[in-house]
Amino acid sequence: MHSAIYLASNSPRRRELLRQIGVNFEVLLFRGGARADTDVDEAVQPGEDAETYVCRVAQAKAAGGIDRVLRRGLPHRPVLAADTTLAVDADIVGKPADAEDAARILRRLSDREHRVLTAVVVTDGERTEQALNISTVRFGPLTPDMIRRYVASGEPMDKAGAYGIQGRAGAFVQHIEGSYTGIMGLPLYETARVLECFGIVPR
Ligand SMILES: Cc1cn([C@H]2C[C@H](O)[C@@H](COP(=O)(O)OP(=O)(O)OP(=O)(O)O)O2)c(=O)[nH]c1=O
Repeated sequence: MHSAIYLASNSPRRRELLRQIGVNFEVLLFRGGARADTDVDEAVQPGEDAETYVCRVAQAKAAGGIDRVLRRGLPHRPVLAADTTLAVDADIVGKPADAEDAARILRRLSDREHRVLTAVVVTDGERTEQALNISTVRFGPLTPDMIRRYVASGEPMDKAGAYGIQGRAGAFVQHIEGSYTGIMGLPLYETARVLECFGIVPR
């Protein structure tokens, strides 16, 4: 059974989520990872808002992926990529740089709402389709001790906003409005709709 698409992502969560809806995929591997991070400028541009930013980065990941498929003469299939970021007030919050940064981000998320944005993009090189999921998450109050223990667990380090709702930080989340899978990094409703545009229906 051949794969329906390539998944241009290093994220184990995205693989798990895509598997959950029965889409047959192959991870696009190169240079030891699924994507060369140098391909995509993940720096926020001056004046760029969170919506524009997350869509631009997801589009660049997908474009880098299809480019590789074409240049390497791999079997031609659509490429799916995604990007997740947080919006806190007017600020865009990505992955923490280090443990101290993770603690600072978590202090900022304590006892309030923030938005989690995930853009999903599918391209076959000629046609590109995308969807954007925006969810609102409310954290309860986080004590310094809770933050210290969570940072020490190592969980925040590779995650936008320094937390994973699917892990220990599930205990911080008082309320969500939107998509749980979107907050985890791949909104499955939107993903299925975008894939349908390419005639890809989960089995
Ligand atoms: C908010 C949140 C983020 N995350 C993760 C999802 C993403 O993997 C990560 C955001 O980083 P991204 O830059 O979106 O993705 P990535 O670098 O991990 O993977 P890719 O190769 O596809 O670019 O944060 C969670 O797992 N749970 C959460 O609750």
